[in-house]
Amino acid sequence: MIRTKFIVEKSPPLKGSVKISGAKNSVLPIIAASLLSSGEIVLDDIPTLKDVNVMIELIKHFGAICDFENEKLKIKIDIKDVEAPYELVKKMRASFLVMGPILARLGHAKISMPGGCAIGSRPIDLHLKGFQTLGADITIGHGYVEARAQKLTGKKIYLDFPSVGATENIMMAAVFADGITIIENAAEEPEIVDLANFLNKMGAKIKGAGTDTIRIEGVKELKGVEHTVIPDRIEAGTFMVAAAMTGGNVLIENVIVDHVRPIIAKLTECGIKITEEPKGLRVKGTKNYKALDIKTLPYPGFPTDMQAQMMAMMTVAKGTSVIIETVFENRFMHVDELKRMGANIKIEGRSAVVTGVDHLTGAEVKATDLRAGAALVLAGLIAEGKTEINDIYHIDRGYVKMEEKLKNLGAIIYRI
Ligand SMILES: CC(=O)N[C@H]1[C@@H](OP(=O)(O)OP(=O)(O)OC[C@H]2O[C@@H](n3ccc(=O)[nH]c3=O)[C@H](O)[C@@H]2O)O[C@H](CO)[C@@H](O)[C@@H]1O
Ligand SMILES: C=C(OP(=O)(O)O)C(=O)O
Repeated sequence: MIRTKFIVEKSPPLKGSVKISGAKNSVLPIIAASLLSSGEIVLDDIPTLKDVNVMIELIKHFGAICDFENEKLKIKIDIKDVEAPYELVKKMRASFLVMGPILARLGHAKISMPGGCAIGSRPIDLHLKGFQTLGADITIGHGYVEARAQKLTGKKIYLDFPSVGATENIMMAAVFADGITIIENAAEEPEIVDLANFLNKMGAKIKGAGTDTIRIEGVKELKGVEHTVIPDRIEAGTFMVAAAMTGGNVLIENVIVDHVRPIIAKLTECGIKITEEPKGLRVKGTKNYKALDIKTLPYPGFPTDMQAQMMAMMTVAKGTSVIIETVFENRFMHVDELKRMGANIKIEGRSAVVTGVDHLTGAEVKATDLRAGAALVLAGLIAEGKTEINDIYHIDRGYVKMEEKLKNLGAIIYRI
């Protein structure tokens, strides 16, 4: 692996406009869902990300022919395998999303167990409970999960937690099931709606996506379609925070305002001015913003994927913030790195108490995961001197050319 890093220097207030890319967390399940059809799929606004390349590699392993150019991905699949090996699944947890489609299509899937990662142990019990309820036999052994079903039958499935991945995987597994499947306490994230819209265009009969109850009526087959994915609300949120904490004035283009309401609400609460314009959201920052209390929750609550970035912002807020992480049990790996930059943060269980300091100082730090890395970039923009961020391959998983987009806004950042 090539060891690249970001050097970030204290930057002037960010100015200009930035175009948000397609949503990583929509694209990944949608590419997996392409396995459900043998027709041609054309996907638009596909972000050029490491994770997207991993998912493309995975569906190619199953027999897909892919053509990915200029944010357009063409897929044609004649499935030749039911097994996803460890080498491919270990690169990205979202790889496990191929289980539902392969099981639905072939009645048999063998997928390597995804491991935990820096943000938590991340079990897959809810995915498996869903497949079992639909009639699949599940066996686990030698690091693999194997699911087999003569046929899947629609049933009622209650999720103990509104898991995004489990909702998506079960929704995909159920598209060809006999009868009607109802997922209760389903995740309501915009990416679930995007996936349902994509499947419905292909001929699926899914209702209720975006609410806590999703109804899937089984159909016989799905056809090829063209689909444009939604913009990435977390990338949008990250640039909104960058504009806010540098005291900048930035137009965020290609954002669905409803998807970032929880972020707008928090930024507004601490003193940032956000207005809707015909081309996007204008964020006008101030360097004198107030501390905030934040609790991460499933959508429409405050997204856990924005927790680290908001914490970076709160390190220099006026007052003390309490940030509670309820979605993942261990998503505070960025705290020690922010502390290396002078932040005053104390962790108590799932809460972080952040006492605003006068300023941060640049230091050598490392990205421990994707959003932790984004948080360090944000901190670097306001820290005195130079910040050197290692392990930025995590950042490349989920941000398209982050440094170039920031540079266009006047940030001092480069990749070495
Ligand atoms: C590719 C993708 O879309 N990733 C997103 C997705 O991850 P992902 O789909 O993995 O997240 P989930 O919503 O499934 O996980 C939420 C919580 O549920 C737990 N859980 C999940 C499944 C399960 O079978 N059992 C179980 O206990 C997890 O450990 C976690 O504590 O939603 C998360 C929550 O918004 C986001 O942070 C991720 O960016
Ligand atoms: C946690 C994230 O992604 P993943 O679920 O792919 O690890 C994220 O996007 O912040």
